[in-house]
Amino acid sequence: MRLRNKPWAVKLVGEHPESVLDRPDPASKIDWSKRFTDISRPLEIEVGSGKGRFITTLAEQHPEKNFVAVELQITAAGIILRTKLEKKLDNLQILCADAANLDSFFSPHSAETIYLNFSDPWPKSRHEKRRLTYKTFLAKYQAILAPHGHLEFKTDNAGLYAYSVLSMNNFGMHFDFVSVDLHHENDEIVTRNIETEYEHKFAAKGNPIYALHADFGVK
Ligand SMILES: C[S@@+](CC[C@H](N)C(=O)[O-])C[C@H]1O[C@@H](n2cnc3c(N)ncnc32)[C@H](O)[C@@H]1O
Repeated sequence: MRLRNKPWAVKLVGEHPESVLDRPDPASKIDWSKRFTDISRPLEIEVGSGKGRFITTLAEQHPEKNFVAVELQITAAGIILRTKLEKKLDNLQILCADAANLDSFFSPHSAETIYLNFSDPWPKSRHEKRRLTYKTFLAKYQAILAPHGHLEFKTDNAGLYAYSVLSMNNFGMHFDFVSVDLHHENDEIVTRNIETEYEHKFAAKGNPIYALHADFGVK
């Protein structure tokens, strides 16, 4: 998804360096303790947040945790920032950067959960390396997740789902939840689910939503 450039969003990002890290140099470490009021809280990361409906809702529901939205596009980062400021979400930081450098931005084993929601499918095989569930990305998630941490993935794209299950399995990951129709699971699962922008759009068209939770096993 490529968002049309919104000058207000770029301006807003520039005015709030305390909330958004705008394309930081991967060679310089980020001191997250200076960006969160309480660094001892569990850290959760969403990779490819888009306009941020999921991560801002989660941050609002869980003031006892810290959250980072990782998003490549500055316009999307500005839209997330606008919601963060409106809802006064002190526990949410925005990292405008390529997830390919994730292991430079976070300390080893510092995160509890990583969320991948409706990641770009990159259906052509020559673009496989760009998929956020390609093995090089999985290695980065493994490096920054705590030993008991896990990955949560949702998509409406059957091809990306099948690819991701295989890629994670080949990487030695373990699955503790899989669904090929998340919106028709039991009430507890459906009620707990937080819809993303894409999920809302595709579910409204009647598309099934695929989901999984996986971890890297005991390290
Ligand atoms: C299809 S959109 C989904 C947005 C949102 N998660 C949702 O479900 O509504 C994918 C998002 O991932 C972002 N993205 C893609 N590759 C990325 C990468 N390597 N690093 C960070 N963000 C990325 C895109 O800019 C886009 O906003």
